[in-house]
Amino acid sequence: MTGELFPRPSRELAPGAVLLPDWLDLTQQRELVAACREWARPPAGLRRVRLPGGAEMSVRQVCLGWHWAVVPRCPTCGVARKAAEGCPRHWFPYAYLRTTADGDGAPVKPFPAPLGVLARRAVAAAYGPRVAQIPGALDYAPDVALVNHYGEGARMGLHQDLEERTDAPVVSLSLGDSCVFRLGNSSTRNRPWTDVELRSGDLLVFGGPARYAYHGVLRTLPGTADPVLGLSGRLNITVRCTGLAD
Ligand SMILES: O=C(O)CCC(=O)C(=O)O
Ligand SMILES: [Fe+2]
Repeated sequence: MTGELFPRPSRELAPGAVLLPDWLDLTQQRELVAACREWARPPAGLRRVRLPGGAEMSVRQVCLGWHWAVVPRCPTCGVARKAAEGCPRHWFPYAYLRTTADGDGAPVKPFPAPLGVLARRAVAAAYGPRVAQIPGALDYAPDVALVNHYGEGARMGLHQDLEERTDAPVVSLSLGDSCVFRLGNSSTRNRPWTDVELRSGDLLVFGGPARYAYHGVLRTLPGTADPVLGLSGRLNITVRCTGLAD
């Protein structure tokens, strides 16, 4: 945001969860918004996700590299339960797939190499000299990105990012309208939590002890985006490592 009297300082919201405000300059933000526009196009473009309970998520999402989807049964073993003994790669009710099974069925778009480079820089910037102490941070090699668009009124309930098979950090980049983001703890949906405003260009990395912290978006703040971005609403890109080989 322009017109800030004092730059917002970097903050560690909880051990392992580092917020670097204004990490992306306006040019980088514009480039990422333009890229998101391309990624959002069909085939395998932006879609609305229907949750296991039947409700639709208020965000619209496009995936790169791997497709995150709600599945009616485990695509590996066919069992529709949270756990299935003997299944080498059990997924339920969420899975990483190579096709947009809950969309138009097209192959997922490839993970863009420049986004991987940016995310590696993000992890290094967030952790600095202690990067080697954060699991999966030193050789950060992401292979999936989830791009979420928040229109007016959209939010994201508190959840943990659990579908990945590694403890490597999650890199989150925010674009467009600001939002109120809640970072909680790893064991319950209750306090302690920290509510923080995420603005366009902000970087949040959560790894180490914060990797499995509950988090969510309470609300967006419509009209707060810099008009030069030409974006209505908010975009969030999370970059992750699935830990999957194929
Ligand atoms: O929009 C955000 O800031 C968070 C998104 C998120 O938690 C997710 O995609 O899993
Ligand atoms: Fe998440």
